Amino acid sequence: MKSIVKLEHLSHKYSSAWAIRDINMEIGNTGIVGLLGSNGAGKSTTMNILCGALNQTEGNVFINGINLREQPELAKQQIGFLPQTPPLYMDLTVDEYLRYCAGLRQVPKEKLKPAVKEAKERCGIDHFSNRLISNLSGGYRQRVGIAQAIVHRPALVVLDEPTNGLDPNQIIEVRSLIKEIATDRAVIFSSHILPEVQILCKEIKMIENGRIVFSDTMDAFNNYVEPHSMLIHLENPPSAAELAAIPGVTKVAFLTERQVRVHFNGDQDITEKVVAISIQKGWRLREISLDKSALDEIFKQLSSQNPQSHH
Ligand SMILES: Nc1ncnc2c1ncn2[C@@H]1O[C@H](COP(=O)(O)OP(=O)(O)OP(=O)(O)O)[C@@H](O)[C@H]1O
Repeated sequence: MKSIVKLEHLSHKYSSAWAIRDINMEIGNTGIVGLLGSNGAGKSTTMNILCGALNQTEGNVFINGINLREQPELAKQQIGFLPQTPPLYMDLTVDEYLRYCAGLRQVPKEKLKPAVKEAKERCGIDHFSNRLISNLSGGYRQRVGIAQAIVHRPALVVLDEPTNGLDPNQIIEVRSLIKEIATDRAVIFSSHILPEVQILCKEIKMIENGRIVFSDTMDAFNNYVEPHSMLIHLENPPSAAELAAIPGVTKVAFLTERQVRVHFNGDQDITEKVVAISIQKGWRLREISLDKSALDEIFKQLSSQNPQSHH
């Protein structure tokens, strides 16, 4: 895999406590990678270091093979960053602001105009060129934030919780914009909302207490968190032994006379089997529902295992 980002043993402490500890990861050249973690897990710290906005206590960041600490200017040319609090200047117009950002990112003068135009077009804000940023809605401000992150055509764009604080329609729009800008570059995107990462990302890195606790493809993650138990309500229930004899069932526990929790191995066709057998044997099935793991439970489960045991 050709990688745009490589983090090696990255650790950071703000004062006495470690905010992140021994983070290692590699990220490919296109597509969206999700950094998922609860509040305070260490997402912003990782992203700020990776973009050169914060100096790490230990470890190395390589952007396209360039050591960020040794050649910050060269490395930063390849990075676009939208921090959690977008650095917008409210009293500038969209054009003025994007021109200013492109200048900061060392876009040559003669290329300034086309660079700003392209970023505006890709982010759907062309018609607001002369509008003051203070007069834009939250969703459009976020588009301007994303436009400043791509104005110098970086190979990597880092977005720290870009949908935070937006209303549901704006979230959908910003998501499709993120998908669009990831077609020809790598995007790293952080969130504390699992379904958001599931919708957008091809890879997921889960961070908890400053450590990576899961790192794999989205498919592997979905497979991992698939339910392994279900709740069944039967009007005419059989014995526990009879339920336990269904192929794939690993444990049976009656909660009441008619309600039973059935644990099973990875086989996701189990519900169909239970429904079929129940009809055949006259158990009179009233209700069947898979137990979905809540995100905080998944985090707890993953963090209690060896860090970085999933690659
Ligand atoms: N400037 C700072 N000074 C001291 N401690 C900090 C500072 N910034 C963050 N921390 C601490 O470092 C840890 C990681 O914080 P970080 O902001 O990276 O997490 P996060 O996953 O981005 O969370 P959030 O979604 O709340 O921003 C937290 O315990 C936080 O309190």
